[in-house]
Amino acid sequence: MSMELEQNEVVPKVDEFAIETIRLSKVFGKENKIHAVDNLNLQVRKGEVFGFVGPNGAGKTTTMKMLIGLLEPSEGSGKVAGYDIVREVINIRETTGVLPEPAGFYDNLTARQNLRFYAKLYDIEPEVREQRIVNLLETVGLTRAIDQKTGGFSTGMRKRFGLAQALINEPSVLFLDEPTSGIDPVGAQMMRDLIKDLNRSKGVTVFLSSHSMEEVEEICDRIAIIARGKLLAVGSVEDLRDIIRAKEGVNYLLEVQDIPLSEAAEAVKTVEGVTALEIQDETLHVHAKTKLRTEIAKAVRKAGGTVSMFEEEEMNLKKLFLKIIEGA
Ligand SMILES: Nc1ncnc2c1ncn2[C@@H]1O[C@H](COP(=O)(O)OP(=O)(O)OP(=O)(O)O)[C@@H](O)[C@H]1O
Repeated sequence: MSMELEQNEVVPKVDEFAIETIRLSKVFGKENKIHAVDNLNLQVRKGEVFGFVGPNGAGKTTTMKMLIGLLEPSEGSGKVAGYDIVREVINIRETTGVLPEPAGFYDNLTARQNLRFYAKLYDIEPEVREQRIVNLLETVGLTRAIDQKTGGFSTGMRKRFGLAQALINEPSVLFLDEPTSGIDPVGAQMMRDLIKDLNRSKGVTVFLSSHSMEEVEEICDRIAIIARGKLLAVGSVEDLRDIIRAKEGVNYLLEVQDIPLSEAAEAVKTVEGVTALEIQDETLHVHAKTKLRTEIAKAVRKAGGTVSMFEEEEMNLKKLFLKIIEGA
């Protein structure tokens, strides 16, 4: 058997990350320079759903545009699916899908005709193409609209159709800019379920920007928070909680049986790292420097009490996001 590669055989790039940027930067303007993206170092693992969040003007769209080859970086570099974002843009186009905001289609054409047009751009064979169009429209719940003009589609239908369009070339990396903005809660949930399903069943890496923290918390494995072009934090929601815990400490709520709450408070007070205590409506509020769950529970037990409720104050992504942005 010949070990030589046949001519024209595509050698897949082997890379640990689906997306990687090194000191990626974009400056707009000459005199009044705007550092839209400022020394951004990102590593998105293969197969993860990665959320990219930040206030208006943070640099999310500019970053995405650089990653898909629509804008040249001012400085720094990046790779998507192993391909260089400046020198190998054609390869990036072939291996990625993009749902921009807003998504634009040929509104005089039907859903099928639109997808046929995009499939042709990717040189997809007619036999493969026609079946893929049917399958994709079924996936996004638009089978009945296959021969309707996209001009008549509702916002929710347009978003789902945009997703079908982004998937026409069976991409390994999918860029989604605000995939649920402007759609009703039912439509938004359908879209989120579709994204999760695509990621799980096909292993597609998803890079998603959104202003909905609930959405990002629901579907993203890891999240990067940026503001004024700079990366402020990156990690899972629990990693982000740890960042805030390290800065601000931890707030616990406890309910105790078998001994008076004041006795439990006295016992908890002795735990090293507990900095404040308060009793409110049969609940003990404890502030600790770090995570001290085990130590606090142990102190209550030692004093003869039984912990019947022990919760950490809720820190959802929305709260974490605001704290991280404020801290910057
Ligand atoms: N073509 C351009 N020329 C000049 N400035 C630009 C250009 N594109 C973006 N900017 C500026 O760069 C900064 C980042 O913009 P960008 O659109 O990337 O932010 P964003 O995080 O996507 O914001 P939003 O959440 O509002 O969509 C902003 O200050 C914006 O005004």
